[in-house]
Amino acid sequence: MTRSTVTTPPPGAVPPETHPDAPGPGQPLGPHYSRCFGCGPDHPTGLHFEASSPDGLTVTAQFTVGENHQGAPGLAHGGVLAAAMDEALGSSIWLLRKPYVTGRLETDFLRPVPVGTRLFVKAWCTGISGRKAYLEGEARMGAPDGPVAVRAAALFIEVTIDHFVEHGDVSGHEFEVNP
Ligand SMILES: CCCCCCCC/C=C\CCCCCCCC(=O)SCCNC(=O)CCNC(=O)[C@H](O)C(C)(C)COP(=O)(O)OP(=O)(O)OC[C@H]1O[C@@H](n2cnc3c(N)ncnc32)[C@H](O)[C@@H]1OP(=O)(O)O
Repeated sequence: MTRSTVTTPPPGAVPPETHPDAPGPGQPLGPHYSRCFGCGPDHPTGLHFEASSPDGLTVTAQFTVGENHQGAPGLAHGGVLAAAMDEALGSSIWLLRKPYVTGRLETDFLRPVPVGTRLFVKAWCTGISGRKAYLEGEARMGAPDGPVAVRAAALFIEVTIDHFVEHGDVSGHEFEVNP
């Protein structure tokens, strides 16, 4: 994909290591927050991701592009597709059981995606350097080996839990960070 040096692991970056608490193959990841736009089952118009990890490092997820995800009539909005990539990349780095946020997200849109399409999304980490994690992902149409619709590369930055407490509204909200 076309990407910048910002999302390319620098020399000395190390590969990610599977966390002992990472879910086993085929075990659903579950939502990290019930109202998350990407994975939350209680979000009325969200993507309702169904995600798992074959190896404790890669995330594979599926969702269907719906009426509420349109840009042009009958076609997925690019921003919604970027959100789907962000969700998959964010879920894959959470497999390491450290909190990260997206610093930079790059996307290549290769094909229009009609409403009703089942998208098969995959995300993985290409390297870690200090607080920086380098990630890549792709979304394929109709099947895990279908045509690629979107490719993404990203830089995620490690934060502390205080990031969410300080900037978000965690009081009275049920965070369901997946086990
Ligand atoms: C009780 C709650 C518990 C919750 C637990 C969560 C579990 C989650 C589980 C599952 C997740 C599922 C998926 C979720 C959704 C996907 C993730 C998102 O969408 S996150 C939302 C969007 N992103 C933001 O809102 C970030 C906003 N930005 C910031 O907060 C700051 O800018 C932050 C933290 C990214 C960096 O700020 P600094 O002050 O900590 O650090 P500085 O020094 O600025 O940056 C560190 C290094 O990174 C580089 N950097 C930072 N941003 C960069 C950028 N955009 N491009 C290039 N480099 C960047 C800097 O140049 C610096 O590099 P040098 O150390 O000097 O080499």
